Amino acid sequence: MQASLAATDIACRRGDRLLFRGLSFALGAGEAMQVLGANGTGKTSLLRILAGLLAPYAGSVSASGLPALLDGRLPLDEHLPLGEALAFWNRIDGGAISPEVLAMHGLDTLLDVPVRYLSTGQRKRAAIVQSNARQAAIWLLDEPLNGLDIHAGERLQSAVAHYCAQGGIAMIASHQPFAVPDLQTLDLAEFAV
Ligand SMILES: Nc1ncnc2c1ncn2[C@@H]1O[C@H](COP(=O)(O)OP(=O)(O)OP(=O)(O)O)[C@@H](O)[C@H]1O
Repeated sequence: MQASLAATDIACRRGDRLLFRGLSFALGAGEAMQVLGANGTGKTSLLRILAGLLAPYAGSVSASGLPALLDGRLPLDEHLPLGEALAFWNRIDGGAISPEVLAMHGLDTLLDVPVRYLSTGQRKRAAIVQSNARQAAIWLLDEPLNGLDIHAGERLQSAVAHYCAQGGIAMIASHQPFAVPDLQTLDLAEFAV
């Protein structure tokens, strides 16, 4: 089945505030979109709605393919060495992470380090590698460049471009420019209430 992700006329309410409404888009396999908007306009909330973690106040979301949300939280056991923490999920998901991928993201030398000792950028890179291994069809990336150095940021942008070239869908909430071919944009200011 080909991946797809669409939102139809969705509205988002947090607390007693309506953040945006009337938001629609449709992405097919291989497409990438950057979500723009000032602090507090609802970028994170939109990604959580698309991930199925938050119900839209109005409208609907339809997706085919497994979504993976990458935000500041790392879905790995803090007490395990990185290699074992990744292996735990690989056993559950039936995924695998090649030595080449670990080396590409600079994680090959950190496999013995407990997850809780990893730096911000190392944690983010581990989350990216783990999402990749899950073979999720839709990547929802919340400020993915935060905490990454220039080289890690470039590697991430290449990884997203590669992922889309293979048919994946990427939705990127970021204040920073993100270099992916044919990147579409969605400006939340246009849907603000
Ligand atoms: N659980 C909640 N209850 C009430 N209000 C919330 C809740 N979570 C977030 N908000 C509010 O919703 C608004 C949008 O938050 P959100 O994190 O989606 O914005 P954002 O565009 O991602 O912001 P930033 O650019 O700062 O990351 C903010 O005003 C925030 O305070």
